[in-house]
Amino acid sequence: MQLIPDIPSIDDSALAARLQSRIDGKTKPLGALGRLEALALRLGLILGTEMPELRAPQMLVCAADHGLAARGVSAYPSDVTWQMVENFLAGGAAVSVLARQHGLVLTVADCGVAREVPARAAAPGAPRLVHCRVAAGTQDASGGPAMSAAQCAQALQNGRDIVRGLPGNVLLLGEMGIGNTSVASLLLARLAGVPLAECTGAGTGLDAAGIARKQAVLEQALAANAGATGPLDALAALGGFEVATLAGAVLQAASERRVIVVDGFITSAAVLVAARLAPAVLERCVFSHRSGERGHARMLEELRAEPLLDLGLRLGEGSGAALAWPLLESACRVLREMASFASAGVAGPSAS
Ligand SMILES: O=C(O)c1ccc[n+]([C@@H]2O[C@H](COP(=O)([O-])O)[C@@H](O)[C@H]2O)c1
Ligand SMILES: Cc1cc2nc[nH]c2cc1C
Repeated sequence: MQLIPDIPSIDDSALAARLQSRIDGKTKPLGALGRLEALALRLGLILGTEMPELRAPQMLVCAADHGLAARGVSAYPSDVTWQMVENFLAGGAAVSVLARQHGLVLTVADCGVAREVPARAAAPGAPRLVHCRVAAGTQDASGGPAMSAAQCAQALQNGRDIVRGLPGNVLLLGEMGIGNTSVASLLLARLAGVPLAECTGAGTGLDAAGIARKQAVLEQALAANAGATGPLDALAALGGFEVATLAGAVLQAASERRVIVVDGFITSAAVLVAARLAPAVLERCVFSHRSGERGHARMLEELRAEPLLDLGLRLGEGSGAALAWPLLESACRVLREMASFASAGVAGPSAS
């Protein structure tokens, strides 16, 4: 099977016109549901129907460790990655709570956590652990490629395989990996040509001096991988196993015409890579929020994305995607269940 699936454009102007007229015919002043209307249109286009219904939403949280973390680019030690994976599975993390609240089925993937997360049987309805470890963390990208081309291809394929086995028609993206804001910054800098100073932020909480040190390390990583300019080369040289697995998951979900709900800075970086490989993936994406992390606003511009929420979140894990989820459900319900002026016998606008 080819590593990158063919992803055709789904922009269908006839269906878009039918959806718009259905939205305009609902019992409300024209445009009065604001951006929920554009969301409803997008969901109808992705699912290819005037009556979109979201089924069995799946939250996929990909976790891995990063050689770069040894260079002091994060406010927390790498051990927090496996500790948080355990917390996701035990039900105590933010994403665990929000997934439970909203009925999102949580799958946690160990894509290459330094300390292997032991396999276990999940109770029915409890979060599931998937082992798709490429290695125990990447190499330090400030000294050369973070992963080999073969490892990168393996992680992409793992993401595709995970999504292929999931039910439903919606994929929500989350991640965990100490050091992975550095990966996202590097991919934005390399793939979009944005100066590192505009891509580098506090992550888990560095102060100004810490951010300056982080930026210097990231400059070294770009220099050490100067030849890695294409999306796959850049992903292998600068990326993390969780980001590559997520990029594969995005490609597979798009090829199956699932709705993809993007979280913060790191999952957006995975989407950036996927979009460079197959631009039509963006037609299937809903961007849940604008993260407080420096670089995310610029990343969203690059992706021509207008996120739903702006709550100053900078957690990752899929927390923003889970918080935005009810808006997607509401947008579909409005399309399916709201009366039209004709069906409810409500008068339309007065002639002016
Ligand atoms: O999603 C975001 O926008 C986001 C912004 C800042 C930090 N994070 C989370 O924090 C971790 C990465 O931060 P750092 O400082 O270790 O690079 C990783 O586990 C992410 O889930 C996530
Ligand atoms: C505690 C903690 C929780 C997280 N969740 C996602 N990234 C994280 C980083 C830290 C440090």
